[in-house]
Amino acid sequence: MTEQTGVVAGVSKSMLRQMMLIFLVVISSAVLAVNGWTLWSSWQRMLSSTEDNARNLSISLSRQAGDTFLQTELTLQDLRDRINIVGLRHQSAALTQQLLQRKAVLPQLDGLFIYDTEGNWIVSTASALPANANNADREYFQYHLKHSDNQVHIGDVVRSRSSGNLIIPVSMRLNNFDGTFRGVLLATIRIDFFRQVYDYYNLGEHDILGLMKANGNILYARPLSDTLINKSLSASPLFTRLLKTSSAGAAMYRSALDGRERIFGYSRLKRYPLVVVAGYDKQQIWRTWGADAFTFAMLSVVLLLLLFLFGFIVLRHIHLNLKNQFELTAVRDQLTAMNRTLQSLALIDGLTGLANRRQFDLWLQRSIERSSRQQTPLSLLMIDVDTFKNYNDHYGHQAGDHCLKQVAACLQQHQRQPDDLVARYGGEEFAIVLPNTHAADALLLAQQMVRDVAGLGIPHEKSSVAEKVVTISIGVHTTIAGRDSAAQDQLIAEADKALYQAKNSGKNQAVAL
Ligand SMILES: Nc1nc2c(ncn2[C@@H]2O[C@H](COP(=O)(O)OP(=O)(O)OP(=O)(O)O)[C@@H](O)[C@H]2O)c(=O)[nH]1
Repeated sequence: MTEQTGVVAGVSKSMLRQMMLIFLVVISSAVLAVNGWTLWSSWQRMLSSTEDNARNLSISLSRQAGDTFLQTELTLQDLRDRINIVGLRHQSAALTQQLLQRKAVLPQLDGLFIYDTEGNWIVSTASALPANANNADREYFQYHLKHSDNQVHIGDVVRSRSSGNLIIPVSMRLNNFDGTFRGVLLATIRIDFFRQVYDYYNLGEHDILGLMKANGNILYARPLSDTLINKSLSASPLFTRLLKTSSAGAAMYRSALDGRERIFGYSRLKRYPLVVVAGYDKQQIWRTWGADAFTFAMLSVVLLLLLFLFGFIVLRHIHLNLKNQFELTAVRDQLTAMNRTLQSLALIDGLTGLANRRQFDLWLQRSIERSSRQQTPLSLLMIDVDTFKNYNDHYGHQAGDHCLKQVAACLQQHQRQPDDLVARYGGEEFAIVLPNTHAADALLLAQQMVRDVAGLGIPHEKSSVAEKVVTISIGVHTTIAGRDSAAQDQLIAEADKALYQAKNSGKNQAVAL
């Protein structure tokens, strides 16, 4: 490979590598950007759909809680109407029956109770009254004692004195006809009822469903411990901010209970001062989403790796192709150069650097054709070094070679035009083709050559000429060639004849025939 080809190959290879590198960087950046965007938007969709789920679940649970409390309220109202009609004292057996029937059809109820103005138990669904049973100390009793409204009152969670269960007291004030305090009507809702309802939902370990009072007190929260019941969450963003602007919605915030970040759906009940929340644990959402995202990211990485592998293979193939191409070009250049050398070797005489016999034959043939075609004169000079055998014998073959080179150089100097051809005809013989040259001009030129070779003054002690220097004899023949195929042989023969005559006439001269 030539140096230039190597440089070109190097430049092309590094350019190709750069282009491929840029291509791969652009493609992988695009893949990363698209995948990053896809992952980000899928995370946003996940958050958004979780918010929707949380909001819907909280609304659905608030309806369930509303129905539970409404059934309880209607039962209390019904009982109060009945008490207002039939009275209390003499109807305890019938009322007890009534309470038991009502309790039987409402699964949320732990019990139904009627207290007198002192807080004593008058009628209840409890199978046995506790000793010295009196509920005057309960919050709801004190509330109704002090408030004359007929509305239902929902208290904080307490442990039932009759069943021992955790219950939500739902109570109403009983009035005499004159509006004075007559006692309290109480329905207790089992916390376990909400536990069962909330357990029905298939939620994660840290997901929350909670029922709270509007002041922030917890009535029940799954899956948190019962010790958190009645704990106040009034400082939570739900009560300080969110519920002040909307009665239902969704938001992400850190739970005041356990510090975990959740997506909460919340809904305030229309009829009761209660709030229901449904919170999905953000870490769990992240893990669920992460598993899918990881698979997606791994597939993208595999895709990128395949892309790089493919790029590498393509680059390698292009490299190989380029290499082959450059090698082929180099081989072709070498062959062309070798061909040129072979061609010149085939046409040039190795000793003198003149045209060789082969070139002479081709040239003479071409010149004859042109002379025939253009009808122009063509001259041929046949030249022989005089008594060269003696020279060789006396000075040695090497000196003979040197002498031939000097004579050849001298003859070459007489080439007048590009069409003239000075050739070594063979041994110590030379020939000169002179296209478009008349006989007189050819003879003049031959005579000048004779003089100039002698003028070289190459010593030749054994020469037959008097000057004892190397001389030449020249036979000249001029013709306007015909189309005859023997024209070449004829021309050479005639020039040879003239040369013979020059030799016989004492050498060191030119003869034209
Ligand atoms: N040194 C050398 N000698 C050569 C070369 N080619 C031919 N010769 C010699 O040239 C001589 C030619 O001798 P002849 O043909 O007898 O002719 P001549 O001695 O020149 O005699 P005339 O032609 O009558 O003048 C021979 O001795 C060849 O060996 C060559 O390439 N180098």
